[in-house]
Amino acid sequence: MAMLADAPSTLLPDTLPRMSVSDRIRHRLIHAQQRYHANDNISAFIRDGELDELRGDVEHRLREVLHALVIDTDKDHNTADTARRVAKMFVTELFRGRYEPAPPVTEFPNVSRLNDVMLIGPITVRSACSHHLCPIVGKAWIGVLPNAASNLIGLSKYARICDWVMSRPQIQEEAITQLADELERRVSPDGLAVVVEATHFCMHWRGVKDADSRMTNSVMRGAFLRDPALRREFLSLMRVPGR
Ligand SMILES: Nc1nc2c(ncn2[C@@H]2O[C@H](COP(=O)(O)OP(=O)(O)OP(=O)(O)O)[C@@H](O)[C@H]2O)c(=O)[nH]1
Repeated sequence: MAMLADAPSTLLPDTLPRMSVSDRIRHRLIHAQQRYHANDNISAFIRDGELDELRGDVEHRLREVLHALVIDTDKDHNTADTARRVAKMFVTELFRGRYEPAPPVTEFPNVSRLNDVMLIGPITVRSACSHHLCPIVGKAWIGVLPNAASNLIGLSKYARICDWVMSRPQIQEEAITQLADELERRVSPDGLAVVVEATHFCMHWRGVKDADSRMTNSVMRGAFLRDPALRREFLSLMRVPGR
């Protein structure tokens, strides 16, 4: 984790409650020398009840953004409630992977000592790019080669973990690494492969306005990295007809 140079010296304990909730959370992060980039999960630094307060803080600041955009939110019935809606959307939907702890995942021992390749996908990917906060939409495929010591997790949990990692402002290269790290930590497989193919609305909706391009990237670890035949098996399973 990065060391933060701007860590405050000491704050009197009774100063904290008077701070805005986002300043309080930031203070805890800085004090713990914890990184808080857009795609970091900071749930361990949020106390019970503070998420609602944070939504209110974001709403308040979004009102100021709309004001700066010279939109008359007092008289315009369409935007009167936009700050509240967008704040709720950011905190509890689009970026909830920053604020909520990881989904509960039951891990089962691999009693049958399964050691065949498993492919899970396509899993729907919904994220937002860190640069413009535009949508990223695509698919992910996960390949797992378990060994006798691996943990098995329920199939739906692959999609839940993927959604948790993607529900943050991301760049695709870092998102796929975070997803692979999380799966590796939980499953401890002999090999892990993750492929993500996604379209980036910052390229369609604005900027270069290229309608069809998409980005595909992959992470290959362990046996998938060492063994070209295994890699080919995974890639051919991904291309099963009908997908
Ligand atoms: N590597 C990478 N780039 C991304 C991702 N999502 C968006 N981008 C790109 O990141 C760049 C953002 O930085 P800049 O080039 O400074 O942005 P900009 O000047 O608005 O660029 P344009 O989009 O070309 O108008 C854009 O080219 C985006 O297309 C991603 O997941 N990975």
